[in-house]
Amino acid sequence: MPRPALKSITEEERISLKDSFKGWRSIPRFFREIYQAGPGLFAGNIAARILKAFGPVALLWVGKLIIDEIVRLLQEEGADMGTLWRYVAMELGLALLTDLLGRVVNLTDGLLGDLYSNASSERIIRKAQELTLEQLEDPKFYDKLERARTQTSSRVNLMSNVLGQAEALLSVGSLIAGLIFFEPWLIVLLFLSIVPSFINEVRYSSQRYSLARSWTSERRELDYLRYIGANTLTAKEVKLFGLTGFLAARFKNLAHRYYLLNRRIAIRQSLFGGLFNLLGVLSYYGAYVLIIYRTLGGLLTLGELTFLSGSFNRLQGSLQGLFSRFTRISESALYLKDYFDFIDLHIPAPELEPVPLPQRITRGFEFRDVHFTYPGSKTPILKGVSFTLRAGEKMAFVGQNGAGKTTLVKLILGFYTPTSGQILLDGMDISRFDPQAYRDRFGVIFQDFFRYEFTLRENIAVGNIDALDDEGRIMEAARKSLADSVVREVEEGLEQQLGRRFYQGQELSGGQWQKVALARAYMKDAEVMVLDEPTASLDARAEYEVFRRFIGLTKGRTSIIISHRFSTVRMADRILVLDAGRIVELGTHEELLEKGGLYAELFHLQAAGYQ
Ligand SMILES: Nc1ncnc2c1ncn2[C@@H]1O[C@H](COP(=O)(O)OP(=O)(O)OP(=O)(O)O)[C@@H](O)[C@H]1O
Repeated sequence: MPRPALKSITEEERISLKDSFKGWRSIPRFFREIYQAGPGLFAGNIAARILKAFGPVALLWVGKLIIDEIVRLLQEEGADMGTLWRYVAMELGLALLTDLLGRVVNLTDGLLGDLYSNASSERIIRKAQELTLEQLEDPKFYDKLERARTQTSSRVNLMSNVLGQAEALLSVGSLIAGLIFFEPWLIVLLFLSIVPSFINEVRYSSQRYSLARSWTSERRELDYLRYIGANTLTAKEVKLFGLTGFLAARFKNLAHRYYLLNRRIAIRQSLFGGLFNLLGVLSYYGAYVLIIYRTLGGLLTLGELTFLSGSFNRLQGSLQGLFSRFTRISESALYLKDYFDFIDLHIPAPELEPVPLPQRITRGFEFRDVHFTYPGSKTPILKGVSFTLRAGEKMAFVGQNGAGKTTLVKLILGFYTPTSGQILLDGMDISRFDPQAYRDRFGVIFQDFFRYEFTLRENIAVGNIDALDDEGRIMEAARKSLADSVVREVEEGLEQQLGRRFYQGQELSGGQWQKVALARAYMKDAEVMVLDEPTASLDARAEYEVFRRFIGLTKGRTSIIISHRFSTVRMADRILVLDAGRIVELGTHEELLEKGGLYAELFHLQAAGYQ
């Protein structure tokens, strides 16, 4: 699909100057979170910063005392030098203390940053888990998640910036007090030199944020291209199909367009920034001349001259730092708002109190005229599905690719709610049960199960993570799914790291992975078993064995099998044949063959293939 020539920030996405201050509202909550991450470190950091803030003015003041004392000594021959050395010792002490405090601040900043970044990343993982699949698949939610996730390091910088800002404010306050005491006019000059460049900074930083925000999904695409372009999982296909050029060009195109937009803002910011800075330099020299005149007129001592020019110079630097930090904070605080927006995302709570699940399933599941369209899509996938899956029954779902078999399973598991119609368990709408308690009753393996690059033990235990240390149960599940052979085949047994991403990891074959994933379904003593194409990668003997065991092990348990292999399907008590979202046949293998409909046709087609 051709892209628009150059996507700039739309009016709706543009963040105004006023908006850019909005992020500041999140700062108090941010600090509560940091405090919770490390109360002791936080208190230590604040205390060190408060002390350190008075360092510059104290040093300048002692400098003034030293110079005035030297002048006095030069004028009064033979005077006692004790005071001078006391001042020098004081300055040395102050310099050492300031250095020490600086180190304490850096150390506690770093440690607090680590703790906070860990805590906020964990919060994001937990929140993402609370979201429904519908929300996670919605690109808008996904963008929010992305912004919250990718800005972790910026939040850590924000922390030290805000703390540094508070310190700088104190420091600036103390320097200003000194200036006001001797020469109030200097303050006016000072602000004149700083304010224009401050406004410039705020303006451009909010523009940069707007741009980054309006490009969230493009940046997601860039990340994705980076991922498939350099990844062991995709390397085979990328090499085989010679995709490198295609991927690199696509990446370059998109990245370059972002670069151009960003460059435009950066150049303007730098141009205007330079101009306003010039104002600052001129005003410094204006102030310098003023102080020199006052000193020559005998209104100020030499010590006061160095104190004032030193204070002015320092203040200018500090104020500039204060203002530019202010814009940096405003910018990061807007990202912070994204993070809190994500953490506060509304998770639709059930309207009614959940009802308790039945102790044991007695009647089974019933679909009543279920229609379903995926959120954000217009194509109906299920079109009036009605059937009953009796308690203890083994049912197979059969149908061509895209017929809606997996969708049926996702609805039974409550991942999505039907667009219309009802799904009942023992006569109660499944939406009335607590979702987690309800799903705990299921042992499921999906066709697109995930290959966790964890140890073999963990890969099986994810089916019931509370039993991670229960070796007996894990091995039992492995035996049931034939994964015990995999445990024997790998060097480290259950402790073998799987996949190639981590050190000493071992990759498994497709069939081995499938056996491991299948073991997850056996980790619980689940009342309902759902196997969605659990044998697609298995060899014929393994497949036969998996099913023979499955049938034996699930005697009396309700189960659903999705498979394209009729040798498997025929073992089910009843077979549901789905065609383009409608049930076209439902019955036993023999009944359906006799009927001579779609099932019989597909069965004979496959049987012919084996002859
Ligand atoms: N998350 C989703 N969002 C939108 N559409 C989806 C989603 N998942 C599946 N679909 C669409 O729903 C239809 C049915 O998919 P489903 O996975 O249920 O088919 P299936 O019968 O299990 O197919 P297969 O035999 O290929 O596994 C397909 O057309 C698919 O494109």
